Amino acid sequence: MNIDRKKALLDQMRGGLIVSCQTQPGDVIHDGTNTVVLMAKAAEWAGAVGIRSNSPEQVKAIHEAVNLPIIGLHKIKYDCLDDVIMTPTIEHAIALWEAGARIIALDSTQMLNHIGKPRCDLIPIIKKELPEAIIFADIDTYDNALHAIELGADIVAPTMCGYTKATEGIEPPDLREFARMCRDFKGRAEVIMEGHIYTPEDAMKAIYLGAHSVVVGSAITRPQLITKRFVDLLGGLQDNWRDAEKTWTGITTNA
Ligand SMILES: CC(=O)N[C@H](C=O)[C@@H](O)[C@H](O)[C@H](O)COP(=O)(O)O
Repeated sequence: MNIDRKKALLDQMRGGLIVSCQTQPGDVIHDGTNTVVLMAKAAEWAGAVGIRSNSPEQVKAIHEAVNLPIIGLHKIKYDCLDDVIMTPTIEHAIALWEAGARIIALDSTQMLNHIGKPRCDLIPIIKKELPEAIIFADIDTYDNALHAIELGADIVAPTMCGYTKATEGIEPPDLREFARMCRDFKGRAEVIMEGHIYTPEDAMKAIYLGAHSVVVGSAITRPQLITKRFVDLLGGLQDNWRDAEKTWTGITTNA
């Protein structure tokens, strides 16, 4: 992809919804690639402009089934680290590209990787080894977004906000910081909203603030979490109801 083709692909997705279709071993709905392919087909049917997908296996299956650009990442857990790294090495990036992802997403924070180097250091390596790929930097803070752009990222998104030490205690989405990124990075990189978007109205707010597009995952493709949100809320009400009932019937602990 030359620069014009990259720009055309990004323009084609502008203003739209990207659906993250991911399942991992251990998820109640994980079954290899069948579920994610069905979710991606549903997203395409509904008018999404792109898919975000984890692992070359799921990227390849989705690429064969739907006609939408794919943002590929590969979550890897190393024994020496507590957390999972999204696309830690150039080999992972190449495998995603070969599976059909034209946009490669990676952890672009300054946290250290499995060999003790800042994770964002992979950006220039991808740029050199996969010059055709569009680089999607998953960042946590404004400063790390800026750093990722300086290293050559085409896209930045606050995917990691709330998941790193630097953003501990922040309740994402941090729309104020997001607006600052959209304003300051205009013309240098695309800014995509990703992480903790639960309603169409929140997605719309991000677009009004200047987002190129919006990635939504859990609110669409994790039925177990959607269900849990209902159950937890009703569970709280059930407790209140039981307490109230005890008071009405006089069966309180003090009665
Ligand atoms: C932090 C991390 O590992 N994020 C992952 C990135 O691919 C996914 O698990 C998220 O679902 C995705 O970012 C979309 O976010 P949300 O599910 O909040 O809409």
